[in-house]
Amino acid sequence: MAVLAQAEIERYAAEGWVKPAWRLPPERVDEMRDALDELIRRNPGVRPEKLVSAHIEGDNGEGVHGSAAFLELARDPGIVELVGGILGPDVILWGCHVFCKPPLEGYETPWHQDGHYWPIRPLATCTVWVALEDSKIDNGCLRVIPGSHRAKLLHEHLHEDRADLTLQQRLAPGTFDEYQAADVELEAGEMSLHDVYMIHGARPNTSSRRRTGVALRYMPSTSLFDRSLRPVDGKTGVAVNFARRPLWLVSGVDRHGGNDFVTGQQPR
Ligand SMILES: O=C(O)CCC(=O)C(=O)O
Ligand SMILES: [Fe+2]
Repeated sequence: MAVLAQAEIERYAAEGWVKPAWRLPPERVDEMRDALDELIRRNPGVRPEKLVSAHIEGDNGEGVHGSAAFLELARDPGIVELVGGILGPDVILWGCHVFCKPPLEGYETPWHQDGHYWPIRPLATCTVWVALEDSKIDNGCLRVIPGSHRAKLLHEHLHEDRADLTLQQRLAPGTFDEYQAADVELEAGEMSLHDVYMIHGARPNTSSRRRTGVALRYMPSTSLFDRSLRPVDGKTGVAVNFARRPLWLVSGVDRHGGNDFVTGQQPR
């Protein structure tokens, strides 16, 4: 069973992240790694750290040719069950970003808070970061500042005009203490969950091993995905189109009532 233990739920509440005991079976990891290789083949012009909306099959309108295999992963009953432990029964899948860092030259992810980028009000999201390969200190695993979500405040981010970053916004100096950072080391198939306000980043991958995480983004359906908002439009270094982004209700009902599940969906 994938249900989060009470201690895992409490850890997430206290620290803003948790690594659940549950993990993907090895055969699912193999399938997803094949899907990743195919995704990279489909997108020769896109940096593999910037495979945004990889779950939308075909030309996704955000510069990437995605694959339904990632949508299937996002709807995996085990993963949805884990998320339910954090968000409750009513859950909307609204995003998926593949952060694949090639060996030797994988981009750094600057320290940031996700909420800075997203048109969700009230702002809420639980990200499930699924490791498709071992993600360790040497190949640039995710790093987190435990407890940094608690104040529910977004700090100032500064734009950085550098090509070798996964995102071009970095938390302003002095907004947190990097010495507090914890390394989220994962084996292939393991995952971590993190809160929308929690400060995190990752070092460049200078190792000889690739490092890939699939970030699946879920919000409670009590919030609205507001297509009219454009936070940090055009300045992140990743092309996004929130106005056309499809939403999927993966569990329960739309409690807000105003979420639009039609826009962006492909005809069936
Ligand atoms: O994998 C990374 O380097 C960054 C991931 C991240 O920022 C996220 O999942 O929100
Ligand atoms: Fe992030």
